[in-house]
Amino acid sequence: MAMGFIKKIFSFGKKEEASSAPSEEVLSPLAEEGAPVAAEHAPVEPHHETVLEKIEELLSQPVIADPATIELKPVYDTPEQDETADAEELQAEEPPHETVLEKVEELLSQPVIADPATVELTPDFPETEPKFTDADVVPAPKPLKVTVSKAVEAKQEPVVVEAEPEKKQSWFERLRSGLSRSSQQLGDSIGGIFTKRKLDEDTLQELEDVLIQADLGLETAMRITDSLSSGRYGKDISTDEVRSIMRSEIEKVLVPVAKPLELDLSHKPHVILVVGVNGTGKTTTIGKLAAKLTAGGLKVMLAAGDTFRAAAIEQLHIWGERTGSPVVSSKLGADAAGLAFDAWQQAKDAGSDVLIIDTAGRLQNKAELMEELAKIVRVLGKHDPEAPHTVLQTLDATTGQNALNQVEIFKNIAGVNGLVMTKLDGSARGGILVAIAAKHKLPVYFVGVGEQIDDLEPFTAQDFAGAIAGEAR
Ligand SMILES: Nc1nc2c(ncn2[C@@H]2O[C@H](COP(=O)(O)OP(=O)(O)OP(=O)(O)O)[C@@H](O)[C@H]2O)c(=O)[nH]1
Repeated sequence: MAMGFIKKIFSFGKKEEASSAPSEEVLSPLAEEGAPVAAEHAPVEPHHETVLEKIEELLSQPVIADPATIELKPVYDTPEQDETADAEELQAEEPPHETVLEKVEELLSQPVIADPATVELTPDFPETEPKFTDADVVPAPKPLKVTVSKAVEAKQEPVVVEAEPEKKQSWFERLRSGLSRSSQQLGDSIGGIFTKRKLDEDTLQELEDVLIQADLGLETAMRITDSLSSGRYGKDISTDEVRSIMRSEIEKVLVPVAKPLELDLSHKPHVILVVGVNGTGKTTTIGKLAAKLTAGGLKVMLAAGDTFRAAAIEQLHIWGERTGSPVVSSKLGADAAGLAFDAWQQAKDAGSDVLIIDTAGRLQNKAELMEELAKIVRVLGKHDPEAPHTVLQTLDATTGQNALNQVEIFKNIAGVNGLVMTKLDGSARGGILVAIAAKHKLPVYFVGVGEQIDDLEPFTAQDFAGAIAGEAR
């Protein structure tokens, strides 16, 4: 390969004609001082020593390894390349190539570094100077900046980055953080009202408006303003005082509805029917509840009464597996009331303590769908006149005023007798639960504070009131 490269640079085509060595005079074109004048005008001819020196010098620098990338014009064109060249001139210009060849071969047998940009081939013959254009120059790659930590550098060991295990918040922290937006807004508004102002008609009216906007409802808002004004009218009042009274009045409304879920196990199975608007968390709540009941030693059966959605049936099966509860289901589009009827029998036969029936989500204003719910209740009554014993409605805490209406209608049609407020860990608007409690006085059994199996907590009035009022625990 080295030979090929050399041959490309130097023409050896006329080897046999190069027998006579050039005269001493002619071989001194790169004349030393005092060289004969004739030599200055001699044909431009390299002395082989000089050529060797030059080549040595050039090759001592990083040189181009790939001749294809460099245009290296032969100093002496081969006859094929220039058939019209004058033979004599060629002969005169030809170096004593054997010596040169040996030397160059030796030099080129050493490893070389390719970088055309760093090599300047400027032989003594101006016409052989390679002409690089910008396009010929391959830009050097930009240095890659690698930052390596000192510890890694020193030890040369792979670094294993382990994610810190997520510290799970307590359910109250999630509740408080879910309600924080509401409580923050409430706190800001209260602060705005009472800064440097005495308690009078105007401030009380403003406070009432703020409380109503926070979904607490007129009744609770008036309780709070009445309580605040008694004994403090015309006086300065701090926002902390307002907060404290607010928390206390909200708690009073919630205490009567904060009840534990009681199961009457003289009914076997005790039937829990779960209803609510689409996506409010029915299936998830069923899974969480089943987990609690089975953990308490009860035998639970689940029924996939949401026959509209394959995914809902699948989802319930997953919860069944997780909680070790058998699941009764039928094909998609089957009659939900028929399924509930069959499920009761299966639960009875299996000796289940509790049968929890899922239903399809439905908007309270869809009369036909609401009628289907009434039918489920009726057919269950054929097995046990008191079934379903518990009708749980799930309410999404991110819903505002509409939740009041949802409870109203589901209560009337399906006989809802207990509530679960879900998604209190999100950006909840928990104030509505206070309004619902004040109006419907239905027990609130649980709150959902996440999507995991243990993210269902018994509802406690103190915690909820404190979280709405923005109190730290
Ligand atoms: N963050 C949070 N998400 C919840 C909670 N409860 C349920 N979800 C999520 O809400 C979504 C809907 O829950 P589902 O249980 O499917 O609701 P559903 O009422 O059965 O839905 P439909 O059958 O469509 O009516 C799911 O992504 C649940 O994981 C909760 O307490 N907190």
